[in-house]
Amino acid sequence: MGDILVLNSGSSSIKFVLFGADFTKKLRGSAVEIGGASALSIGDQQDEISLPDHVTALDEIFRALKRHGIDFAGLTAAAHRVVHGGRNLKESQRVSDEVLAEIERCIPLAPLHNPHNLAAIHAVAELAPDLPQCVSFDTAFHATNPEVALRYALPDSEDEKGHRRFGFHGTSYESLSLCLPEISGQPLPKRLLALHLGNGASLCAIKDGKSVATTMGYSPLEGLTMGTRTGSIDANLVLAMASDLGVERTTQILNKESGLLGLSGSSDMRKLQSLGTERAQFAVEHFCYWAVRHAGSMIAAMGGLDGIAFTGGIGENDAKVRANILEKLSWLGVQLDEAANLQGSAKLHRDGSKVAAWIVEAEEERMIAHHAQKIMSAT
Ligand SMILES: Nc1ncnc2c1ncn2[C@@H]1O[C@H](COP(=O)(O)OP(=O)(O)O)[C@@H](O)[C@H]1O
Ligand SMILES: CC(=O)OP(=O)(O)O
Ligand SMILES: [Mg+2]
Repeated sequence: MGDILVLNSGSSSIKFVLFGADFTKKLRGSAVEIGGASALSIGDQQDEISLPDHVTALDEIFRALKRHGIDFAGLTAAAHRVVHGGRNLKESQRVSDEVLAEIERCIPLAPLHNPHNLAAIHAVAELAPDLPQCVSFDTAFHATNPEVALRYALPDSEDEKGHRRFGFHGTSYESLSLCLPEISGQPLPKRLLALHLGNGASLCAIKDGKSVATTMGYSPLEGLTMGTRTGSIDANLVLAMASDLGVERTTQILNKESGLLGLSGSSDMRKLQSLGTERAQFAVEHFCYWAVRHAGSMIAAMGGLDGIAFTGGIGENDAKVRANILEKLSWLGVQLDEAANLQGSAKLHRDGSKVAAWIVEAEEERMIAHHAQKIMSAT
């Protein structure tokens, strides 16, 4: 088994890692804050560079990969994160024409992700047409949710069309469940609230290592206030907006112009924290308040709480957001170690805290590489 190149296109970033056969990271890089204060990093080198959109970012990443002499034809596989595969695609698998067609069909369900996931697959195919490519879906980890959690209270005829809840960030949650025991030196907490807080943000109730509930639903729009997405919103209001503005404009507003951006003028949490204006503070408070409101729902679905884990760009790096959320959850028995939080230590709770709290780095790329290696060794 040789090297595997993993590409992870998120809504504001594209991350890549070249893994050796033993999962050592041979080269890693990312394009972050695409469309904003963007930067490109490859290995140790980081440059502020204008990346107005994902197309430009992907182009820059491929140019950098070529500069680093990556021989695409010599890889074992390229593996990609795909956010939405709908009802038919859940398991990690090899890319085929049918798989590509299905991912394309799901673009309206994940307009901020699937087009970029597809673009990465096509870009690799152009460089190395014979290279096997694999895909891992964000939805897979949530297949263990009970039917009562996956079903909207819609008639059967709608449910049968796939108008149901799927959940996302599954690769991140799967990786978090495997990594947390290594970090803590303890078994995974029985009832774990996982918070993936990035440009897209969601929560997952993980009970006995399995997802039993999550805040995102049919698409990555539902749930928390996000960088540019509203989060949960009354469907009748969506209908009112669609009849007023049309479906296309409403889709644009709900997915790309709302959330932190709509509330404050910026989708970038780091920027909002440094601005500190009243509007910026309100947007941050909205983000934390709704994360906590939804956390209540996740905790109820698990019948209690033993541990909390933060991941994603905000979850891993923003001490103020973590402190705000944990303060609002302190009634559940979590005691924050303020100094550890400010330092960004993995262990965030004080000794004796009834509920443990941790930071876990989102390792979606490593998880996707594991999936790809499994697929390739079975073929
Ligand atoms: N040091 C930091 N402090 C606060 N927020 C940060 C920091 N670093 C990154 N972020 C925020 O993380 C978010 C991006 O998260 P990320 O998980 O990389 O995004 P994506 O959802 O595109 O994968 C942005 O809002 C960014 O401002
Ligand atoms: C599903 C999703 O929202 O992904 P991301 O956070 O990478 O945008
Ligand atoms: Mg992401």
